[in-house]
Amino acid sequence: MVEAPLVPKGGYEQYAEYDHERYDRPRRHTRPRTKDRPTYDDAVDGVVVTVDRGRLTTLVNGRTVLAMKARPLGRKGVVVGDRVRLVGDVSGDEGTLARIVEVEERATVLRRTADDDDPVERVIVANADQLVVVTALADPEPRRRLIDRALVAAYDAGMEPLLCLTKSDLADPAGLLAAYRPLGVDAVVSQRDGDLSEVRDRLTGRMSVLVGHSGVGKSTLVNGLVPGADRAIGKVNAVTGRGRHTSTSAVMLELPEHDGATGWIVDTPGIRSFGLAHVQPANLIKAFPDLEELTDACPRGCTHGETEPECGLDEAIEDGRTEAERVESFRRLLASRERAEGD
Ligand SMILES: Nc1nc2c(ncn2[C@@H]2O[C@H](COP(=O)(O)OP(=O)(O)OP(=O)(O)O)[C@@H](O)[C@H]2O)c(=O)[nH]1
Repeated sequence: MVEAPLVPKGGYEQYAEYDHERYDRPRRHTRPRTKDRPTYDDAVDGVVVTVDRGRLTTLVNGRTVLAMKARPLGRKGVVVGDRVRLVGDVSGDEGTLARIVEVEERATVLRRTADDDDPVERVIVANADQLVVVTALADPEPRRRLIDRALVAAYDAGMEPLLCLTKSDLADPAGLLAAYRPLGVDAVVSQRDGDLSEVRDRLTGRMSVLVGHSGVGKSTLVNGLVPGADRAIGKVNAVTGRGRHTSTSAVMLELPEHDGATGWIVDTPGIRSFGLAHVQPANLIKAFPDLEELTDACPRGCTHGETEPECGLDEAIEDGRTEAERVESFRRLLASRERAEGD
């Protein structure tokens, strides 16, 4: 019988980057049993604020710490908003790189399908509880179908939606507000250099993701909300050491204190639209419990859409248990899910 060599080919240096493997693994080429895995008692908590390919910027006790995924995480994705545990050099000093060894269970995930006909889902942001759909009242004109699709993404992710209507110096928000009132979507109105306290009220004490297509004034809003955001974004770039423009990746920023509390926003220049092929009608209606309870008598497989025969929602409108406007608005969301982006 040939004995397995005690030292792997290439020596232990090949594992130097993953020192827990170097010290904790038995000296053979088999995977360690679960009980042999390191427990990371010395790991510290952090949150991921931006991801640039393999490099993740985290915040650990207020320090910015650059990190990479450790091997035990395998192919598991780590995204902005993830709460993680880190080991190694967590000083945040220049030139240091910590390792992320654990990702905490996510409270929410905002995901998109790359395209409507592409079943691959991508998680974009973890643990956010509010999706802020930033829409200009004019220049560019509001695109309701895009708003509807963003709302669908929010409801599907279990996030509360908020409409943020910008450029209120250019047009009256009344029409748009009326269109979303039957759904019960909250809205705030803002304008450049205007008073942002109403917006701050809605963002304080929670983690919000901001989405909006080009030109709606989202950057203007973020700079207004987080003085020095430009500097912070510049800093992230400096840390990653790459010249790439940060507007291609999501960045999480802490809001200044407001009424004694802060909040977090995730600016997502990358998401301008949502592929929604993964969204199930049964999941969407859960966001409207009053409507969901009217669907108990629906035939099996009913999607509650406009053309469904014998949908409980139609019966409920007829006998006055719900408002037609609310059902129509819900069905508009359902339909927006099914149509392609370019319509
Ligand atoms: N009239 C008016 N213009 C505004 C307002 N807010 C922003 N703008 C202008 O709208 C344009 C687009 O604003 P940005 O903040 O760059 O918009 P954005 O959504 O970040 O767009 P991208 O940078 O393309 O992603 C700029 O010329 C702003 O000065 C506003 O309240 N009123």
